[in-house]
Amino acid sequence: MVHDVAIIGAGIIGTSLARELTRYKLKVVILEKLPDVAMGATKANSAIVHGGYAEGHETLKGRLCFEGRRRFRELEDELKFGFSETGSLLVSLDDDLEPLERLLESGIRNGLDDLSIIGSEEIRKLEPNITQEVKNALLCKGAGICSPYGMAIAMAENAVENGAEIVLSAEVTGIESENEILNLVTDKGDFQASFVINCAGVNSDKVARMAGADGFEILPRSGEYLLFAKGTGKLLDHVVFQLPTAMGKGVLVTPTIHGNLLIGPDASEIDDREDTSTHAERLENVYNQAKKLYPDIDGETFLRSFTGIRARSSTGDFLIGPSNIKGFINAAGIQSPGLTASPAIARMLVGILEKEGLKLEPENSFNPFRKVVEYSPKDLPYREVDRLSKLPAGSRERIVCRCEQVTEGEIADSMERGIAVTTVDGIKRRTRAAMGWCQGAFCRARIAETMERLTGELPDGSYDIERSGVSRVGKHDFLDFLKARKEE
Ligand SMILES: O=P(O)(O)OC[C@H](O)CO
Repeated sequence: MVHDVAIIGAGIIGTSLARELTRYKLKVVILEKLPDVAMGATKANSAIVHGGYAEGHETLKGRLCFEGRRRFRELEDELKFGFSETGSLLVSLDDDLEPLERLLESGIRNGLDDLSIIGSEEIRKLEPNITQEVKNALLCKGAGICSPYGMAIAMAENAVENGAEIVLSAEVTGIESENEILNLVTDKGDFQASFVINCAGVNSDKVARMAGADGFEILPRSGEYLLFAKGTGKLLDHVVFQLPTAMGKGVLVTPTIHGNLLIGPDASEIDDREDTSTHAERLENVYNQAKKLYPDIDGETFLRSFTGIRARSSTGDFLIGPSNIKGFINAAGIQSPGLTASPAIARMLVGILEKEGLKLEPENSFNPFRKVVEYSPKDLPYREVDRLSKLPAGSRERIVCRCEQVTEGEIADSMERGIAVTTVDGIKRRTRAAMGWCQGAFCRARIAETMERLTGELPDGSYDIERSGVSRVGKHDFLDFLKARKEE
């Protein structure tokens, strides 16, 4: 079968595009080299829906950010992935208003209508726990937070419900072009398509080279983060940024959509695109920068560290458009604000495909709503959690993850939404099992055993095991490190 469109990469761009394309009578396939969707930059970033003032109007980043942001409310209503318009504050600790005014102007040029500069009194009304040192801030009322992997999973599930196909663990290893058809060689067989969209994130330059479409490079830049325990997000209500630098937007402080405190990222150019290890010294720097803004951040509540890799392009901007190879289209260099811009990028790509000759005939049966999983209340008293966790295996009410109070029924439901879930981490991203204080020490084996009972097969542990081998600074290591620093 020749597909109309094959998408390489199931991150937020690939999945958003697939869903957008299912509005039309088209045969669409996503090929993803990893065993689940959303496993690259989409799962490890700041989870921010940016205002859209930080990048200039001359860039695609600047033009597409606000356009994407404007679609988030509607998308959340349809797909329920988790989005909240918290608003953002870009704060300055000195009296110089010039940098804030420049960003305000840039935002206005990008079409924003919800920006204002406010002084310290108003800032402290909005953010009572912020440092007394704060002088001025750029307030963006409509910025917010979301679950980025939740969004990509929702996009993918809805795309599949509307007829798209997803093939996981299918790494593209060769691309040949013959008679205006592109042939993609993968370890799951060959796939033919009239159009191929390269959404391969940090590997998009390698994929482009495979097709013979050159002209850009990905220069990966890593960013390290610290995530704190559930409930710690109460410290603040907005996303709080500092003034940007040449290396990016700088360390931000934010609540997550699930109520954790998140701080980061720093920025460092790296050679190894797969290296998501974290380092005590870098984390300490992030921690100290965040503490300058919020002195009450408590290291004792640190939960885990992680690293995201920005797919920075050699031009510094998004690279979206046709290439020198007929039918091969790039959506590359998608770093911040890529998540916010993703709905606009998906629409832009549909427009490019149409211009390149793809016929778009509306599919009247397109259903924009995702089947939503109803989660049980998450604040059960301890005795009830204990009772429910001792129910016999196989009962839907049995609690599998005590920290996040996730039941066997929720795990079962998350596996029946059109995408094969074959890893424990896949369950984690869909249900929050193993996201809590114990970080899976109690429930990982129980999740695996539940998955085996439901499918007859033990989950593929190889990927989880391989990733857990990556060195990440853990709770106790970091606290010991900070203690030793104090004693120095
Ligand atoms: O440092 P940047 O500019 O890549 O931005 C990182 C942001 O926090 C991502 O949302």
